[in-house]
Amino acid sequence: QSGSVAANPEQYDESYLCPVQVGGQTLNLDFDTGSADLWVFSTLTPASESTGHAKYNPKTSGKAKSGYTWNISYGDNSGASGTVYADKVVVGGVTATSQAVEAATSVSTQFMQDTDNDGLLGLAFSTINTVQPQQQTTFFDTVKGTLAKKLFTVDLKAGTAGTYDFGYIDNSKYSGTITYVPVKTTNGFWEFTAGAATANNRSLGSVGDAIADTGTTLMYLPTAVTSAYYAQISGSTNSADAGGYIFPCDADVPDFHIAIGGKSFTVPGEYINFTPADNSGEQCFGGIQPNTGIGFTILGDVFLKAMFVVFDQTTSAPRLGFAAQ
Ligand SMILES: CC1CCN(C(=N)N)CC1
Ligand SMILES: CC1CCN(C(=N)N)CC1
Repeated sequence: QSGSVAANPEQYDESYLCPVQVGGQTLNLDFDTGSADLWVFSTLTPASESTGHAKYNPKTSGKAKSGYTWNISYGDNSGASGTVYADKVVVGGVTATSQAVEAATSVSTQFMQDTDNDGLLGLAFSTINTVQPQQQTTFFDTVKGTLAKKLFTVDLKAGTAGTYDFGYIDNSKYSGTITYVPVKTTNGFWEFTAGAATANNRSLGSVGDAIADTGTTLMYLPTAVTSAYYAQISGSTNSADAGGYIFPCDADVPDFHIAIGGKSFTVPGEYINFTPADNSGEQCFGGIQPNTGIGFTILGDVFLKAMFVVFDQTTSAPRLGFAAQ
């Protein structure tokens, strides 16, 4: 089987939500290649935490996995926890007849407040799934044996709907050729080695160990690369108050170039002029921020919306394919 689902941007492209049928109910889920749990708001989530969200009702067709629990926390200190059911999940026409559906019994305020978001669909490696006493597979791992090709592609866009495709590569969605690089799976992420970064024809240094992460909004780069980038923008500062690098909204924000697999890819400067940093609209928050404390680079949505990316498990060695949109 194969299929395609729309990836609809939230305000400022902060995250992208995809309609998914869970036990016959449609929920809008944040597809996240940086985690491996499929969890949903549910009828088990306290009303005080789930107002405004679509909820999964396991009573319809869910089979309880007795004694199974899950508990996840994300980089931004958001998180959720709950119990586990087996149920039918359909993404863009691709059907998992029995997928572990993690029903939330508790969610953090960040999730409570984002009423467009009804949960997450993890697309990292199942080795980091949080279900106990027995780890469960991601939707992709559940269905991959039934897909025409064991791969999915990500085509996020700036300010408009993109797509996640499962089982095939749509050659109309990218320009030029796809450059493949090997993936390191030991941390459970789609992790690879990126190369040199430049802006305004100046070297910014090497990016190095990086993950392709649809669940993270911005790009978190090595501190040396980040400071060398903002040295090109007059008036930019690293503001503790704002929580990162900001600059005048009318600044000339240079394109960011990164080498992957020996090919150069460009993130337009306009994607890096990310959002107003304050109500005055005078200072803007940068789409490139330092990866301090993370341990590797995160290439999130600001990067991905300039790219077409193939998450490929067609061979025993997973790989990532990158092409310009
Ligand atoms: C390393 C971190 C990257 C951001 N995360 C995520 N997309 N789920 C959490 C893990
Ligand atoms: C990877 C996840 C990080 C936490 N999220 C959030 N706060 N809205 C969702 C995505």
